[in-house]
Amino acid sequence: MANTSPGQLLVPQRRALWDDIKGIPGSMQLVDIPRIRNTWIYGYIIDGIKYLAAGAAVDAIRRSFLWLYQRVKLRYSTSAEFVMGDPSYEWIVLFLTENNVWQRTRDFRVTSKTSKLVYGVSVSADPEINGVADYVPTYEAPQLFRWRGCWVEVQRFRAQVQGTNGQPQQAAAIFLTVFTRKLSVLSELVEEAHRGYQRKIKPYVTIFLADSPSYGGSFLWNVKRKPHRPIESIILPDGVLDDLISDAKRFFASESWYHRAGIPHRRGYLLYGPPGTGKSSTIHAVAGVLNLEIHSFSLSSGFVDDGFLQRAVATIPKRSIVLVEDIDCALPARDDDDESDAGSPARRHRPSRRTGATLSGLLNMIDGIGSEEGKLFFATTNYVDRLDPALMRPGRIDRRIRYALATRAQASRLYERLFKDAEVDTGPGRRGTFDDDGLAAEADAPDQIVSEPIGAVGPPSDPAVSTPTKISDARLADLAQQFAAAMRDCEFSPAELQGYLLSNRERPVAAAAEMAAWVARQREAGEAKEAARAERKERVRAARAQMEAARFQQQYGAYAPYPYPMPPMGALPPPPLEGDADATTVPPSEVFSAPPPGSGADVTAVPPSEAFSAPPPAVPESPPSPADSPALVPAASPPPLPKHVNGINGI
Ligand SMILES: Nc1ncnc2c1ncn2[C@@H]1O[C@H](COP(=O)(O)OP(=O)(O)OP(=O)(O)O)[C@@H](O)[C@H]1O
Repeated sequence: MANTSPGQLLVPQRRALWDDIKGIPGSMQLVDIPRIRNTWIYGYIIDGIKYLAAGAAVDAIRRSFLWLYQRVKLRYSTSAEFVMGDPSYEWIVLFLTENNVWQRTRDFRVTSKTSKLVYGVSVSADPEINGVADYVPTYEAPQLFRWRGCWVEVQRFRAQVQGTNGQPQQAAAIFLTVFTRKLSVLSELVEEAHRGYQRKIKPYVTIFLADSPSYGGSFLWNVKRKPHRPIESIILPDGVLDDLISDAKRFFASESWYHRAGIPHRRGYLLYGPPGTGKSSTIHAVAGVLNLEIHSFSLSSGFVDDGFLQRAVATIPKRSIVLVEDIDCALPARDDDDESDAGSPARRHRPSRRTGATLSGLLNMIDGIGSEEGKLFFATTNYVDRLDPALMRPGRIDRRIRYALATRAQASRLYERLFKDAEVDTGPGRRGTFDDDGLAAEADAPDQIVSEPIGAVGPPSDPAVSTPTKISDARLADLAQQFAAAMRDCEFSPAELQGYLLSNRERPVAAAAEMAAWVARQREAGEAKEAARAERKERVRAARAQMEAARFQQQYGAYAPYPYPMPPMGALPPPPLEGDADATTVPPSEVFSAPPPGSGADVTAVPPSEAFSAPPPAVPESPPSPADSPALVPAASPPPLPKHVNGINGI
């Protein structure tokens, strides 16, 4: 390296620039600064210094601005984050929609999935075109709008986070900044958003379903809206619903009493009974009447565990319904004839081990519900006898409501409800032949019953042939009676009856007339199912008894007192199954090689290994049929179990 002295600069020789790049020594030379003023390199150096200075200045200004902005923002703004899955996210999205904030955006993602209620961006005046797809604002573009004299900045974020099941989850959040020194503006905005949301969703019941894994510190609720269910559409014995609603109203009205008494402001209801009897429908109707949101847990989801329940319950706001459907899911499965009803509708209600939640986790969750005041806790089950007493104690469950299969009176009301606006065909030239009770006309024209096209789906094509007339009340009541008389009390669930009536929803007269045939078919199918079920159950029982006997004899010897009815000689071990070539069967002579009872030999003194020298009999892979081991089959098959335990609805 050459020594430089003041006033000199080391520069590459112009001629040897290429050599310098290649590292050829000797290509640099010392030049006096005054001399290089006129050289080509001088311009580069000066320009470089200028650019450097300009860049540094710009960066300093940017940093100062940011610094200032942060300070101003801190002092003159308040901000809040709303995370998808939290109820407040719904409020704020609707608020922004109603304030037309998204209308100003120019970046959209087009989707046909998102509900229009959420963004409500219309890009066309034609409502039909608008309905085709929804225009979801892109996430990152911030929007500025004015609200009550303040500037508000809104920005959406999209985040990918890891769910509790280890799978990545898409989550969105809205970040709101209100530029004002008054803290109250933000809370006023949130309150207004909430009020607007309540107004907007009044005709709907909002259901938050905890059927997705939570992420981070937030909780992911799946939000659904259902139109209110009219309370009169639930057909239960008189007084049941009114009593439930007035009880819930009384509960909300007595908040201060609960506080004074030091009791958590929570009320628990257990709705139990066979499937399809109206338990869930009741809760939806009550939520509509009391204007409450439902937060529902699905215990059978694989990712649900105690921690999940705790996190979920912590996010539920005041004045809501907490619903745990099929609460028996959290209890340990019974080790009885679980498989005996495979394929039956009740099977889906069987307690399973699929949930990671434990009973104690569930109890903690229920107790946690009271930590935020004003919540109704509803639990439903088809297996009330399996519930733990700890779950049922007052304070957790305050009232129990029993649901049962439909009585004839309920069936008749169900019919009337479904067909009250129906039209019946009076046929050509028969207009007006129905008198007020409508009976005479039908007696005159039985053929009309068969060919009735009912105008529920639109007017008939040929008025000369078909003359639909709105069904009279008397006629409706008569048909309803006919419909209900075809069945027994508590034979079918309202859901089953509703299914039948819906399949005939355009044929009210035929629905009543053909009910008897439908009932006969149902009974036949039910009996066949019961017989198959009883047979399956008996086969399982026989196989178990056989295995038990084999195991017992292997362990204690052939002549140990056997606690079960002994199978006759030769019945054990079971015959090899068809196709089971490897099954090792032991001849009876080898199995029973010990001395006969009464011969003086001490059975207990014989070690099991000696008493039973032959290998254990093969355990059948599938239970043998009763015909294979007649000694294990009772003389007569047990009578089929009643399909449902009949009961009287009521509290
Ligand atoms: N008592 C009833 N009155 C009117 N409709 C009913 C009644 N019970 C059941 N239904 C109808 O049957 C269907 C199923 O009812 P719902 O889901 O409320 O029954 P559930 O008892 O909750 O059944 P599950 O135990 O299987 O959850 C609904 O469409 C509902 O309209």
